[in-house]
Amino acid sequence: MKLTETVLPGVYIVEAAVFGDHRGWFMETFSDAKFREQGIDIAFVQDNQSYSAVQGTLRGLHYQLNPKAQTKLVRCTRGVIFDVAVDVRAGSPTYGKWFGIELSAENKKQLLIPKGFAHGFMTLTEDVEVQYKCDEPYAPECDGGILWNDPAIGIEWPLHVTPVLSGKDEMAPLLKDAVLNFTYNH
Ligand SMILES: Cc1cn([C@H]2C[C@H](O)[C@@H](COP(=O)(O)OP(=O)(O)O[C@H]3O[C@H](C)C(=O)[C@H](O)[C@H]3O)O2)c(=O)[nH]c1=O
Repeated sequence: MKLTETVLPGVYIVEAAVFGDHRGWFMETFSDAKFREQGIDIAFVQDNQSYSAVQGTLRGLHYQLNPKAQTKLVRCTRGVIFDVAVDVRAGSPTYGKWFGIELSAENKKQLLIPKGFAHGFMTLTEDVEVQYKCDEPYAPECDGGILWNDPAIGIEWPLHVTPVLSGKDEMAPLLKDAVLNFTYNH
């Protein structure tokens, strides 16, 4: 299981070994032991799955506030998404910076997004399924969001379309107005 740190320290691309044979393939999508071997110790407690029918659906940018902040391990098991993490930790050298990557059923890549980062994705195909592990349970009272196209963040979403959004995401605040309680610890 290969973990590659991105331009956002703490955000990793995760590539599991894929064992192919005449029937198809097998992979360990998460391994606590393999993460620990690389100094990453996360106790996931909840698995999520979402389905988005339409190309250009955008879910995000979301986070849960402390004390229920979530680390997420995200993968796309049908179709293709552009997955994005944004650093929202006060005092971080990469505060307000984003990283995005194509995750797909085909490339089998995953993105590990630590606490203190907002997360969102845009579907690049129809019929998209996304699955992700979280290390804190759902806590709606700690729900937070930032507007997907905040110019201060400047995410370069691949599809130049008006995305399909939830009402909540349509009305999300700009980063400067968002409720945040994350601090950067060196
Ligand atoms: C996140 C979550 C939601 N729900 C319920 C609440 C709503 O009735 C319904 C849809 O929730 P929401 O519109 O927040 O779902 P998404 O827009 O896909 O939000 C998620 O997508 C972005 C990309 C994320 O990173 C977060 O995990 C999460 O915010 O599921 C639950 O029951 N448990 C949960 O953990």
